[in-house]
Amino acid sequence: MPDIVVIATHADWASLTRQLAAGDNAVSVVQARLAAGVAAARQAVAEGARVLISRGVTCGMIAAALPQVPLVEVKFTGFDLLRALLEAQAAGGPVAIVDRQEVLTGLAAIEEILGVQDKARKIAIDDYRRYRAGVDQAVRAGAACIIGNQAVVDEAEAHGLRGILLRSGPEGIRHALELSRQMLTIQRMEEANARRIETIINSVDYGIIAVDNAGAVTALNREARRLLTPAHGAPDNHPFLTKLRRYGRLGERLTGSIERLEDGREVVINYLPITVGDETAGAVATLQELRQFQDIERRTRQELARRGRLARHTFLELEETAAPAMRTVIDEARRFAEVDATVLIQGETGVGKEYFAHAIHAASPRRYGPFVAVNCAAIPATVLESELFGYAEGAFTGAKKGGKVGLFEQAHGGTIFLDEIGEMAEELQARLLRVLQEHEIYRIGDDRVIPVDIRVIAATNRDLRAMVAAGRFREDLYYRLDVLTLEVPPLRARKQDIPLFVRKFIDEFNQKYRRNVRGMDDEGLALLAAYDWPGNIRELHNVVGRLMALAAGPVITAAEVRQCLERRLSPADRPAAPGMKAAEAVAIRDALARANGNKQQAARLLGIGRSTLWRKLREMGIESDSSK
Ligand SMILES: Nc1ncnc2c1ncn2[C@@H]1O[C@H](COP(=O)(O)OP(=O)(O)OP(=O)(O)O)[C@@H](O)[C@H]1O
Repeated sequence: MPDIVVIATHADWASLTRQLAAGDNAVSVVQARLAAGVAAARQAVAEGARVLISRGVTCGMIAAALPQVPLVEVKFTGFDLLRALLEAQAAGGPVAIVDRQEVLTGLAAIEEILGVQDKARKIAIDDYRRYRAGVDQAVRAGAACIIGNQAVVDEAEAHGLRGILLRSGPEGIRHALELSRQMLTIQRMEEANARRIETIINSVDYGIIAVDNAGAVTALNREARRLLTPAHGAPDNHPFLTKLRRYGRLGERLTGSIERLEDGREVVINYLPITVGDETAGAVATLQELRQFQDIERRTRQELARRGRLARHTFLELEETAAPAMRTVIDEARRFAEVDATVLIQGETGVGKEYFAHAIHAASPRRYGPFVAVNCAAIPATVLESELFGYAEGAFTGAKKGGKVGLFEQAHGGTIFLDEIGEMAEELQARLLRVLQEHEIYRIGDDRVIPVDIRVIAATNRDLRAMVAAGRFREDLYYRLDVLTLEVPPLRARKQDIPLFVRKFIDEFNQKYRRNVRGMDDEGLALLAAYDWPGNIRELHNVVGRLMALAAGPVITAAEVRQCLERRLSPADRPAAPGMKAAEAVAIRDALARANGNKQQAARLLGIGRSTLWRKLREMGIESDSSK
């Protein structure tokens, strides 16, 4: 069925319309009047007509019967009136026009333009069904000729008078056709828009439902239907809508509301008013199952953690040095970065070995792959094995369902940094050697071979060679690791860098503590230079942190530095003399007690690295059972 259907009430109108619309496949003409006209309109709509055209009584009846269908009424034009008046004039005698007030008002304006105001008497009927009364009135007024619609004409002729049909001429029909075509175009645009919006709102995985000011649902996507339908048959009946309508009326928003649906599912709902200009035009709600929300959060956290497996430091940072000894090491490290071989970084605690590992990875061809750092001293041996190699489901009691991907696998395509390699248990040393030789791993409890493409960077503050000699480190592993060796100098060998680090750390703590310390006086810097820094850069970092927390003025003074250095017990960071071991143990136990057993915090209190604390604890016979 064509999109535009004209319900023409007369044969001549129907044929005129057919002529005017010839060649336009979108238009079809049906000739029918009154009840038959309504039936024809209904049928046309059922067959797909999208805009209807009609006229007069029939048009009014169609509008009442099909209020939701766009309907264009053919209006009378000046030409129609002129044609009727000319016909009446030819017949002779007084002329009356009987029609609805609305039509007469339109005609009056036309008459005025044409200058024929008093050519015909106008008799208004408030309803087409009252045409008889109108014609009677015209008869009483002495009309010889009555102009009106078909019913009026029939009635006039029944009275023996001349009836003249007020016909729609080509101008009015053309206008109605044009209007209908425009309506059709707008309708199509609106439909395309609605389809676009529907596609968009259906493409998201949360529910969207909107209501207008009258409370009618104006948007409802698939997910909202899924969430709201089961309990209530149709989402329109859902009690949740009452709430949404209320938010629309109040123009208020509520986000993150957790509500329970009747079937027990919990959903996170955001209610938002829809405002157009200054007016509230309704409300929209987004709904998401809490479970789904949690899933997304978990996935996001995993993703963030994965991204966390990136190198955070580069050579640019390391190059901020004035020490020739450092420059040599950096040059070596840069060259090592390009070679895809195992690197062993040696140096005292806190000299920045981990920084080198990050920088080497970041400058290596593997830089777009993961960088996984593991502190072998911070994790108990048994846990370390499963952390590194992963395990199969059911490998041991307490093993996670689905097993676990080990760090070697996670580092695939990138670099794994094994810090404090000297602390690695013997059995693990053997397994690590296999990884280095075979480039493959087995998960615990699984005999499937998993090839891994990783580069190993190891670090230690121990003398590995001495450990080999003492039989505490596997010789074969030592030689595997000792391919490209870097020796990072201690801070006392690069004292010219102390002012640089002080500046850098002051900036850092200014930000962290929201302070505005400008610097340190020269005497203070000289005191720092005279100190031997057993804890190296980490110790300097802690000292500056403490000075910053205590600094009274805009510049850190020598007196403050002196006091801080004197107060530094720092037993744990120094290679303890035998007599000092007991005091060191007391300090450690004290710090642990103050930190409620939290080792990270205790390490901070002692001003030593976490791994150093782990090592000391082990030396003291206190086995570490968590990585807190
Ligand atoms: N180039 C640097 N710039 C700024 N800070 C640095 C730099 N190098 C080291 N540090 C500081 O020293 C701390 C220790 O560095 P890092 O962890 O790399 O040392 P490490 O030699 O690996 O120590 P450990 O052997 O105890 O693990 C860092 O947390 C940082 O505060």
